[in-house]
Amino acid sequence: MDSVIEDVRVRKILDSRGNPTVEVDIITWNGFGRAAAPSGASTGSREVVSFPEGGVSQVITDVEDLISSELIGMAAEDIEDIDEVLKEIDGTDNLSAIGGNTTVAVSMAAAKAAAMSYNLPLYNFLGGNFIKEIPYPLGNMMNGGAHAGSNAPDIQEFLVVPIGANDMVEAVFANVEIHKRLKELITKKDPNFTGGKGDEGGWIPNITNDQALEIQAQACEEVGDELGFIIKPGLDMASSEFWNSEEGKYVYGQDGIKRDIGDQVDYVKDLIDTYHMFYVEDPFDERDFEGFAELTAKVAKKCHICGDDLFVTNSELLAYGIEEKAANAIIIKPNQIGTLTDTYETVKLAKENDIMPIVSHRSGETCDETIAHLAVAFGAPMIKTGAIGGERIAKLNELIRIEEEMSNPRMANLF
Ligand SMILES: C=C(OP(=O)(O)O)C(=O)O
Ligand SMILES: [Mg+2]
Repeated sequence: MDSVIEDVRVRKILDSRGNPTVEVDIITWNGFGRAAAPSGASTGSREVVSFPEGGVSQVITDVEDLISSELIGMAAEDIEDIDEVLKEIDGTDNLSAIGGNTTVAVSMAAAKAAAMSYNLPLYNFLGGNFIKEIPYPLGNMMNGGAHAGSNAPDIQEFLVVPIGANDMVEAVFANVEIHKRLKELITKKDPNFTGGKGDEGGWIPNITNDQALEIQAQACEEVGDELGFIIKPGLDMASSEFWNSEEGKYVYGQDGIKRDIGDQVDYVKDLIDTYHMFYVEDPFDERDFEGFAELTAKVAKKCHICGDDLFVTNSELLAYGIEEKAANAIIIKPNQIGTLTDTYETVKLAKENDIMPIVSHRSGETCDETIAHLAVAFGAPMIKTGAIGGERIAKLNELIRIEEEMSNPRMANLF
C-alpha cells in the first residue's frame, strides 16, 4: 500500500460568496491531496446537510480530531472504506452531525492523495486508461432567480453548450464569446445595464424571461455562424424556487404570470420547440416527478430534461425517477450526497439506464478543480461549471490541461 494516510488537516476558507467553507488536506507518505467543498443557494430539500449546527467552526474544533484519529493509518485509495468510516463517525442519515461538506471534502482529498501517491492524475486514477472523452462545458450566460437580485428573470440560469466544438479550447472560448455578445445584446434592451453579474458569473439583466430567451438564442445563432459550429441554448429553471404549493402554480414574478402544472408543461415544451433548447434542468418543482415525466415523454428525443433538485445526486431518488421515466439527464453534485462512493453509485445507475450524468459546480464555489477530473473519470458528457470567474475557470482550465495531457482525447458523445 503506497497511500497510507499520515495526517489529515481541516481548515476554514472562503468561498466565492465570501462564506466560510472547509478545505481538507490529506497527507500520505509520498502523496498529498487537497479538496474544498462548495455550497448551493437554490439547494434541494433532500440534499444532505452541509455543516453541523455550529458551522465550519464546529468542524474545526470538534470534528477534525475525530476524523484524523480514524483515518490515519488507512489507505487513501480505499475510498469506499474511508467513506464508510466517515458515515459511521457521523451516524445520521443526512450527515447532519459532521456535515456533508466535511465528508465530501475528506472523500475528495483522500482520492487526490491516493492518485498522487501512485503518481497519477485524479481522472486517470479514478477512470482508468481507456477514458478518452472530454465533457462539453455547459456555460452560464445570464442569471436570475436565487442566483441574482430583484428585477432579474425568474429562470435561474440561461446556459449554452457548444455542441459542434472540436476540442475543449474551442468549446470554452465559444462560451465566453457568447457571454461577451450577450452583454452587448442586454445593453440594447436595457441601456441602464451596469454589467452586474450573478453568483456563477452570468450577467444579471433587468429584462423579462422572454427577452432573455430571445437574446440567448440570438447570441447562439450569431456566434455559432461566426465560429462555424453549432452552439445550443439550455436552461436551469430551478422551478422549486418559484413554485407556490398553496396556489399550485409557478409564479413568474418578473413577467407577472402564474402557470399551473399543465400550463408549465406547455410553456416549457414551447420554449424547447421555439428556441431549440438542448437542455432544460429542473423545469418542475423538486417533488413533481409526474410533471417531469409528462414533459420528458414529449421532448426526450430532442432535449435533455435534467433533474437537479429532483434527484440531489441520490441513487434512491434516481431509481424512482427511472421507474417513473421522469428525466433523461441528472446533475451530479458530490456535496449533495456527501461522499465520492455515493456520487459514483448514482453516476453508475444513471449510465446503466441511459440517463446522462452532468457533473456540476455549485453557486458558491472555490478554486478547487476536482470536479473537472470527476467529470472525465465518470465519462460525463457535459460539465456545468460556468464560463468566467476565477472559481469557474479553475475547472475549465484544468480540463484544457487534461485534454492536452491525454493521448487521443475526443469530445464526448452528446446524443
Ligand atoms: C448550481 C446550482 O445552484 P446551487 O449551487 O445554488 O444549487 C444549480 O441549481 O444547478
Ligand atoms: Mg440546478
